[in-house]
Amino acid sequence: MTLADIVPTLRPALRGRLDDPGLWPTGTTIDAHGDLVLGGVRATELAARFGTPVDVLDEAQVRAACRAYRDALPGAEISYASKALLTRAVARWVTEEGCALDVCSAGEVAVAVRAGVPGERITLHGNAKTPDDLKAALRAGVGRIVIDSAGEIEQLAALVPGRQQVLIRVTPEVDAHTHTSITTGVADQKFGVLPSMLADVVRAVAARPNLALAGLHCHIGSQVRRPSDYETAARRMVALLAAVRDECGMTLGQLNLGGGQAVRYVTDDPEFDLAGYARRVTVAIAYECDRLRFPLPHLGIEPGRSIVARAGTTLYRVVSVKHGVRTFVAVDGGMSDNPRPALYGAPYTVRLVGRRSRTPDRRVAVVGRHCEAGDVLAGDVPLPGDVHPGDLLAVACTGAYHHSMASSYNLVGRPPLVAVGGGHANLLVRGETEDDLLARDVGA
Ligand SMILES: Cc1ncc(COP(=O)(O)O)c(C=O)c1O
Ligand SMILES: N[C@@H](CCCC[NH3+])C(=O)O
Repeated sequence: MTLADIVPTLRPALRGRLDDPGLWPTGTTIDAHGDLVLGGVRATELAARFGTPVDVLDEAQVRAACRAYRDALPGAEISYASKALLTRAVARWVTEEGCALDVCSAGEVAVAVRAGVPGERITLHGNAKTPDDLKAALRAGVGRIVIDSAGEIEQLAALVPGRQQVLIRVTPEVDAHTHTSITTGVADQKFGVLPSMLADVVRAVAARPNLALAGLHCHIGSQVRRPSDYETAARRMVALLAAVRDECGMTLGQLNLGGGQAVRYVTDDPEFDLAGYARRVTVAIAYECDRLRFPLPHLGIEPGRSIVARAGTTLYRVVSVKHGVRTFVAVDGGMSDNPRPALYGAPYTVRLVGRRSRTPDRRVAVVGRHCEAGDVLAGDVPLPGDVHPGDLLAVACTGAYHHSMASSYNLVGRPPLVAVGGGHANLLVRGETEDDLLARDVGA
């Protein structure tokens, strides 16, 4: 008997454990019935109570991620990038853990304000801030607005009632080698000001007495794996701070290096080296400041994905199993609740939950219910060979850019978001109902 013969026999026995616990919230377990226990609550119970699909969020994991950043970079401002996932509860958790909040729309401002986040803890971003975004941010008294282009200076200055602290976002020309759609540090993309144009933008801001320029900002991309890319960005940004001093006579005190730290979605993904990142960035800044005789700026960063991704798990019910060129396991959600595979070819980890199976695994495609062949949640993953309609599947690491990017495609309502922790489940955002969808259709 070879190892290959033994492995399929062993696998069912191993299913009582999580193959790769690092992909799930800390403390997640499998119980004696093969159920996934998230924050002390069984997946079958969550599915029965809230229906499927359902996005589940582990509060302790979100809080732990905030603390990990605060420990790694003591003294730095950790501003949670709320585009990854924003609800009142999430805003409250991250601010209770000492983080500030990044927003990029009037809607995000509204949720932050409703959650009680103090205005001065909020930063507004956006490459195309609308007058409504700006007005909402100014009403909320946001601490900072990040200027993304020369064109918005006049519009902002005209709206600011008193004096507004601003940063300027610069393109540091660092390629973070992530998906093109989420690469934002290179010259040819829509965000930020080119270094060659920075001095003019600084002067234009300085000419507005109601804008107080506090520093520079950059964000090199999302799902960035290499700490060395941040180190390069940090060095370039300090050089730009020194250039602003030399060319414009202004010594700016803040440096924000944005977010983008990668997370693991599948076993082959490497762990992001948070300690190494923190060390490289702080050493690079200190070294460059010393070299250029520039005072150490106050550092800020803006992690989004890495605060919430691992905290999220999505539960789906299997609707059909079809055998063809591949075996297609179709579930009751899909690209409307998770557009990431279709947009970025993002891989995911899927497992059967709620029962134990002794049937060896086979490779399948887990697909959604939407009217597109590209509606594939995980194109080639192992699942027990006896998976059948009615089974419950759990997809790991769905806390970031799922709920926040969900649509109602095919008029399938967006799923609810439920927080778990300490054995309790708490509905954060209710699912979108047919009535919600019909209520928006107001034309006769
Ligand atoms: C300005 C800014 N800051 C922070 C983030 C957060 O990125 P991530 O969720 O990858 O950490 C983004 C999104 O990429 C962003 O555009
Ligand atoms: N939506 C992207 C990340 C965008 C980052 C926002 N600036 C993703 O899911 O990977």
